[in-house]
Amino acid sequence: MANEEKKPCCIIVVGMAGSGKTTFMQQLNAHLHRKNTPPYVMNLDPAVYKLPYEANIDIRDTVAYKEVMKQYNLGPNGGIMTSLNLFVTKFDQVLNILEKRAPSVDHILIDTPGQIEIFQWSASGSIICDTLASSWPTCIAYIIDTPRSTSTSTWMSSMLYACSMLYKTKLPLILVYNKCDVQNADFAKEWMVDFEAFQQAIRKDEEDNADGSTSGYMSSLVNSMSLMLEEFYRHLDSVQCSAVTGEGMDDFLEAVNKKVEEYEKEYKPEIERLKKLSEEEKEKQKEKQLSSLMKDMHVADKPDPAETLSDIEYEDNGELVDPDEDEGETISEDVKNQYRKAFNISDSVSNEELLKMMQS
Ligand SMILES: Nc1nc2c(ncn2[C@@H]2O[C@H](COP(=O)(O)OP(=O)(O)OP(=O)(O)O)[C@@H](O)[C@H]2O)c(=O)[nH]1
Repeated sequence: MANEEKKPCCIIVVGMAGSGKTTFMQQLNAHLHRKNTPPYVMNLDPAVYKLPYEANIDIRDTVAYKEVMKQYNLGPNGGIMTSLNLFVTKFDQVLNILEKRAPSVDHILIDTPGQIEIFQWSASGSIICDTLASSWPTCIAYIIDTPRSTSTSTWMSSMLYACSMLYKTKLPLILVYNKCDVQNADFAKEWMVDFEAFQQAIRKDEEDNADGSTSGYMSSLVNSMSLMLEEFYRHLDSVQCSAVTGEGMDDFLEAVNKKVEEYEKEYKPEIERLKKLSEEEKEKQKEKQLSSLMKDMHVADKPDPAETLSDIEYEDNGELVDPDEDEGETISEDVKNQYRKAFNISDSVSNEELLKMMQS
């Protein structure tokens, strides 16, 4: 549709410490500037000392990480986690800013803390991912340090982490084999599609590590895990690039476009379904709470509490009138006389006492 508002894609950059996230952000930012499509950039790493790119939104402007460590008596990781949690309390303001800027950009880039598990396992990480994904197409760029992943066991650990990231965020994921200026990632791409090639690499690792660091048990475990991960690989896009030389940036952007389509086709309907479910759940919860409140007020069988309340009236002197008391007063003299006759009650019994007897 011609009038439809432009939707940028949010790219959340995650990866192990030192994998090259920040350098990748810098290179991607520069690459998009060169293409005259400058992105909107957000830094969520409170502990980074110096950023090699200019961030439009920087967590360090909102939270003083060292002060948080001091005041809450925390170590470095606890400090990062608490800083993120504090920042998330202001995320509605961030969202307001993003909403204003979104129509004028194609990409929103988000750099995350070096310690991947902090972002992955903290409540704030989930809130950030879910909030962004419910507003714009969002994908995860999982940065891999390729030269450090040439051994089968290190590579397998990295894949398991990527798989858990996909499982936790439920967002489209791109594997980015970084540092390919130092080490080409063809070996890893082959391992992902050719189980035989991977088994051969395991055997080679075993021979090379004759000191026992790759035991028979380990290789059989790695074998089984790789079978389990086959399904995971099938849904992934992987690219190789160098955050230093800029090689592979266009391939990455192509993979992002594919993920946007995937998001629209598969993830968005699921996100909307979950949203609807949670709204229905909230509505049910509300009704449940209201009905238990009504029960507490003993009005469970009177659906409209307003009717019950309107029964209460005030006399001219401002005193409350009990409707039940009123009912007693409506018994006619005729009925009272018949009752006296039927039960042989003398006239000396007052009307008040008679009423009590009738009610009992
Ligand atoms: N040769 C080469 N070096 C790279 C590449 N990308 C990053 N590096 C280097 O890897 C080191 C770590 O890079 P960073 O960008 O700081 O990595 P990071 O993942 O942001 O690090 P933390 O946030 O501290 O976890 C730096 O010395 C970079 O220069 C690359 O593509 N090629």
